[in-house]
Amino acid sequence: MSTTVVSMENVSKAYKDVMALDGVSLRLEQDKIYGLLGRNGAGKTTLMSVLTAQGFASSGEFSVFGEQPHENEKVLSRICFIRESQKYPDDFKPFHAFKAAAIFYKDWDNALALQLAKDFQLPMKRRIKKLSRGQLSAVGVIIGLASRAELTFFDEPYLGLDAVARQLFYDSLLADYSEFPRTIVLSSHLIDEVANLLEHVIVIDKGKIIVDDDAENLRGSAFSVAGPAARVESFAAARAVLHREGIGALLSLTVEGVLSQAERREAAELGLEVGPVSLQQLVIKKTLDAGIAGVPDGAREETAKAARKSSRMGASQ
Ligand SMILES: Nc1ncnc2c1ncn2[C@@H]1O[C@H](COP(=O)(O)OP(=O)(O)OP(=O)(O)O)[C@@H](O)[C@H]1O
Repeated sequence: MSTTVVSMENVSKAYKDVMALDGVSLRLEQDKIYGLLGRNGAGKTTLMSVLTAQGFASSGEFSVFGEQPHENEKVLSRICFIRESQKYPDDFKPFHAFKAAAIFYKDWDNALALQLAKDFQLPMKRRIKKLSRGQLSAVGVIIGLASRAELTFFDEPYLGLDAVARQLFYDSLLADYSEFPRTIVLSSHLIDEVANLLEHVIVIDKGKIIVDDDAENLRGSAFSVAGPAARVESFAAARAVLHREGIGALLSLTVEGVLSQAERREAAELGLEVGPVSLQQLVIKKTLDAGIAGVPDGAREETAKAARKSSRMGASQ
C-alpha cells in the first residue's frame, strides 16, 4: 500500500482575475519522483507555493503529511522548496546557507553538501549575491539534495546551470534518491532531459491538471517511427500522428498507440526504425489538445490548425 504524502481536492487559487489553480485534485505518494510539467504561467510555482505554505489557496481542501502546512512547524520541517528566485541575506556565503539548512532540516547531510559543492565547483567563500546565475542555482540544488527532506520540491532548479552541471544534478539526485528514497517534485521545461528521472508525470495547463499518469504508461501510449518519408507515411497512414519531423527525404513521426509484433516485423522489413516516444512530444501534444478542448466550437478549427502547425515545427515548452 502506498502512503499518501500530499492530497488536494478541488483546490483553486485566484490572483485577481487570473485562475492560477483551477479545481486541482491530486495525490502524491511517498518515495516517488514526480515531474510537474507545463507551459509558462501554467500554475506550477503556484501549486508548489500553496503546498509549502508560501501562498494561500482561495478554495478547496488539501493536506501535507495529513495536516494543513500553514504555520505548522512539524509539517514544514519535513518539506524543502527550492525555487528559482530564492533570496538569501546580503552577507550570506554558501557556507552560511548550508549552516542555516543544517539547523532546519533534521536529516541534513553536511558531508554530501560539501561533496556536491566540490563537484559543482562552488566558491564557498564568495558572497551568494556575487555568485553567477549557475552558481546560485547550484546552492539551491545542493540544499535541496543535502536536506534529504521527505518532500522536496525543485522549481526549475537548473537556471544558468551548464549541461555538465545539470547532468551532475540529475545523477546526484538519482544516486541519493536510490539510497534515501523520498518524495521529490521536479518542475522542469527541459522535459526530455529529466524524462528518465520521472516515475510519475503531472502536466498542468491554465491551472488545470491535464495529465496525471505513470511515466511508463505515458511512454507506452505512443512510439516513434523513422525512415524514408514515403514508407513512414504509408506505415502510419491509419494512425494518429502526434508529431512529425523531417530532414530531406527522411521523416520521423511520433505516433499514438501500441505496435503489435506483426507491425514491428513489418516496420523492420520496410527498413523503418521504431523506437520509444519522446516524453516532450507527448506533453506538447496533450497541452495543445487541452488548449483546443477549451476553445469555443466556432474557433476550434483555427486553433487546431495552429496547433498542427506548431506541432510540425516542433514547438517546445
Ligand atoms: N503574485 C501574483 N499576482 C498575480 N498573478 C500571479 C502572481 N503569481 C502568479 N501569477 C499568475 O498566475 C499564473 C500561474 O503562475 P505560476 O508562476 O504558477 O506559473 P508557472 O507554471 O510556474 O510558470 P513558469 O514556468 O513561467 O515559471 C500566471 O498567469 C501568473 O502570471
